[in-house]
This record gives sequence, C-alpha cells and structure tokens, in this order.
Amino acid sequence: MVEDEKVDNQKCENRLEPNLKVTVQDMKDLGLNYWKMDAETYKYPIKAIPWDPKDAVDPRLAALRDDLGYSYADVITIHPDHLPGFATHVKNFFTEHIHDAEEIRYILDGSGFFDVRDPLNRWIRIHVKKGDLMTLPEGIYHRFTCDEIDYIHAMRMFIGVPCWTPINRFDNPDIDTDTHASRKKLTKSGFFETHREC
Ligand SMILES: CSCCC(=O)/C(O)=C/O
Ligand SMILES: [Fe+2]
Ligand code: NI
Repeated sequence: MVEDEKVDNQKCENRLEPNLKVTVQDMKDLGLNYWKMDAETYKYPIKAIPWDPKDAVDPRLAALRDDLGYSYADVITIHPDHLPGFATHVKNFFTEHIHDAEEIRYILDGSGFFDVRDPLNRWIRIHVKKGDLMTLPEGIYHRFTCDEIDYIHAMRMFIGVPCWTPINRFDNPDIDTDTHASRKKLTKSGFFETHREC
C-alpha cells in the first residue's frame, strides 16, 4: 500500500511504513483482472492511434480480444521524447478519477504505477511492467504515474467507442463522484458492498 498524504515524489514507491501487503486474491476481489503476456516475441509500434485489434498476431491477445470483445485499441508511449506535454500528462494521470468503462492496459515495455483505492479508501499501488495486461473495473478510484524510469509503452483497449475522459474525484465541488452511476455499480457489487466502512 502507499502513503495517502501528498508525497514528495509520486514516481517513488512511497510505501506505507510498516507496509501492508496485498494478495492476488485481494486484487481479484476488487474486480481487477490480470494476464501475463508475451511482450518479447510480438512487436508493436511506438505509437498507433488507433491500432486495429484485428491485427493481433499474438494468439493470446487475439483470444482475449475475441472473448472479451475488445473492439478498439491504440498504442502509446509515455516518455519525454515521445509524448508532447509529458509532465502535464503524468500530472493529469495522477489525479484521482474514475471512468464509466473498464480500463484495459497491456504494458508492452517499460513500467509504471497504478494506484487503486480499496473499499476503506486506502491506496493500493501496483507496479506494472512489461508483459502485464491488467483491467480495472468501471467506477474504481484510481490514478497512474510513471515510475522513476519515466518510460512506459502501453496498449489501451476498449469495448465499443473509446472514451478516455477521466471523471476526477475532487476537481468540481458540484460533481459528487461517489454517486456517479459507475461508482454505484461498483460499490453495490459483492466485495465493495460487504467491505465498506460503516
Ligand atoms: C499506462 S496507460 C496511461 C495511463 C492511463 O491510460 C490511465 O487511464 C490512467 O488512469
Ligand atoms: Fe484511468
Ligand atoms: Ni484512467
């Protein structure tokens, strides 16, 4: 788990002291899914917006695409040389938000941190690396940052027409993300419903 207060450097591990370990089962209970992919054998462009999921040569990726209905994809590289406005993007990714759809990310190279909130509002930090394909459920509070390597090459997938616009948790006092339909859908589901703070 990771510190909740403002940290000096979001790109460091910033572990809780003493740390609280989170198990794979805990992550599954939160609604996250994970697959280890072969990002060594199969090659992808540095940037392709969009990238046609039908072009998947990796049979495992093609099977996930077909089984889970991933109809849209793009490939991005978050690195100062490849993404204009790199620092602003990283700052924005680190603003706590939800989406009204699942977040599907396949890490093709490099690494970074996804932080997700558990039902007690604690931050769980996930260090994603090359070959990790991870999904976050619709409505989960989360944020992303590069780590100190400042480089991540990732495929973003989507079911249907993509919408990347985050719904930020604390940006607008008129918008209460806790009552957003996507948030409610998640918190009314099994694990969040039984583990929320009374
Ligand atoms: C590694 S992909 C960049 C982060 C991102 O797409 C996202 O939605 C963060 O919440
Ligand atoms: Fe996100
Ligand atoms: Ni997001």
